Amino acid sequence: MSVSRLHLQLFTPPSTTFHQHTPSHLSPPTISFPSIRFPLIRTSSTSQFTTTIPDNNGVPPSASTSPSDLGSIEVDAVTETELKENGFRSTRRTKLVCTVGPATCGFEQLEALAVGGMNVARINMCHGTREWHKTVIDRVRRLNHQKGFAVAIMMDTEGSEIHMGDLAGASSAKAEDGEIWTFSVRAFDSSLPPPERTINVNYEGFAEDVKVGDELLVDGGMVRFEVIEKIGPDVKCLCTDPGLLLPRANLTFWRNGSLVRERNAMLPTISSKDWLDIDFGIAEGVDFIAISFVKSAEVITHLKSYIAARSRDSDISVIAKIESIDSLKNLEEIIRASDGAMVARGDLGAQIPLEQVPAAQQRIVQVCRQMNKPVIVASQLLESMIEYPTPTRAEVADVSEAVRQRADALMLSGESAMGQFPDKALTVLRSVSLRIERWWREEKRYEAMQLPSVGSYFSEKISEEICNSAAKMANNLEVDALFVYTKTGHMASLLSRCRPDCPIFAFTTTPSVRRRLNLQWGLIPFRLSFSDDMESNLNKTFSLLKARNLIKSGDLVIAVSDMFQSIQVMNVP
Ligand SMILES: Nc1ncnc2c1ncn2[C@@H]1O[C@H](COP(=O)(O)OP(=O)(O)O)[C@@H](O)[C@H]1O
Ligand SMILES: C=C(OP(=O)(O)O)C(=O)O
Ligand SMILES: [K+]
Ligand SMILES: [Mg+2]
Repeated sequence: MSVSRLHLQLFTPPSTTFHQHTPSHLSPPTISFPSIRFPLIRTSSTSQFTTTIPDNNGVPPSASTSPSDLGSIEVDAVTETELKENGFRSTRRTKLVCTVGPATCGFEQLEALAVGGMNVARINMCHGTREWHKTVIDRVRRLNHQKGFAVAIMMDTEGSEIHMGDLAGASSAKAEDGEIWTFSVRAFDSSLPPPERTINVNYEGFAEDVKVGDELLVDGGMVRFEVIEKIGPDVKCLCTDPGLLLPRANLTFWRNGSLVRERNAMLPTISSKDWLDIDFGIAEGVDFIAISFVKSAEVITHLKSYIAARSRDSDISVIAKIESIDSLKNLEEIIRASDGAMVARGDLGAQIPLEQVPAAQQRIVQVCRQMNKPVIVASQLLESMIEYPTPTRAEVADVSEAVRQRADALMLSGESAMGQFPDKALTVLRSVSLRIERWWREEKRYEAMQLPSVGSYFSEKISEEICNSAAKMANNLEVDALFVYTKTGHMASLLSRCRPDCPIFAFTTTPSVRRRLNLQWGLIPFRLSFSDDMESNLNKTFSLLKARNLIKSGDLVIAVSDMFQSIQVMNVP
């Protein structure tokens, strides 16, 4: 066991008006506090930092910077503009995920989303072909490369729950009240037009598992049928609630008011098709893989070791989608095993009574925060904007609630994938997030959330305490920004977990870590090569940021790093 030092370096300005940007020539002499010594179990985090040459993905187009240019700092143009125009305090803290579909897959459309604040692009393997998704991935990459964005890519698996087939290429089909439709597990000859009012079902045991009298719900009740007859592989159903059937819509069946989970409860979480999609995701180097219908922690652990074995130096994060009764039952252990979670309210609302979804959302967001895992609130946030250019008041209230709960990210599904107003929907998410975040800060509504220790080693606990204290100091001293120098992103996520008042500038050496940090609340990720000398890192950062007018003399910052167990408070010289 060796000894390390915790030093609080306080470069205190002369007055208490820190936030009024004291000019540098008024800066007082340095006051050094005595070092506090205590034993520390050293981990690899104390090892020497090396300069990482970024991959193409993180390289901005500017001619003045090259991948090996150690004197460069990379941040996307939108963040840069936002910082310059509105100042630190007004940057958006809540991150935005957009599902890419036919409405947004073009390069210009993707660029418009990135300019509009998209932090993560989600591709849903339920729809489209792998080639289609590859084109989208390539375009996002090109966008990052050419325009300096760090948009991350999330691949979402199809999962093996029961769903309808493709509707033979039709974008939708209308089921009217009183009509009889056939749900069948038969494979139809794709060269022939499909039989009328017939829907293919992907689950082989379907005809055996349902009973006459069961209720069949499409997309959790958007359309409702009653099972009236079973003929071999065909199940005849009477439409009792008319509506629009969409391709690959989810199906659930209910008996005496309860969800039936017969053999379909035994379906594997990751189907063989999902494994091929996962191989595709690994080969493409996506940043996140979201797993649909997670039931237990084992599947996450298994997938994580699969990924680790396939791509030794890859850092693909695994996001557990909480959208089933089982996932709620095993919530804590699933989240502990995952790198993040999604409140997938679409399917969740088809599996539990709708009135229970808000409480489930709150619980999932809270557990993720306590376990220091990013959480995305998804589905139907602005559903009406698929068709209309303005949201309903109720939708705005729903978005506000997710922001108020301080979820890391909000997600658009159909609104951006196939809606008529993807950019407007994103603007609504952005402006509601900004407004609610500001309101929260103005009202000083600090929630008294207990943040339990999440690390297993003593050194990890020290890091947590440092971040908790730094965030608290940042609030009390009303500093302009927290700076964190982090190789893996862990220290940055610990600061994010505290949800401080000021933005967190996260400096990291690798483009992939920079992209992944884009999902976490309040983090502004920069790519920067840095050394193990904090003093020189700070000086370098100050001069690079000042040169780009991103900070100015007198700004008050608190800096932490995962190289040293220290908190430094200082004015920008
Ligand atoms: N890659 C794609 N190709 C075609 N349509 C898509 C694609 N991704 C999404 N969509 C459309 O957008 C809708 C909403 O997307 P999403 O919520 O991800 O899927 P789902 O509704 O199946 O859960 C889908 O129902 C589908 O109509
Ligand atoms: C996000 C969800 O999953 P998907 O869109 O893949 O069904 C959901 O069910 O809310
Ligand atoms: K999916
Ligand atoms: Mg779902």
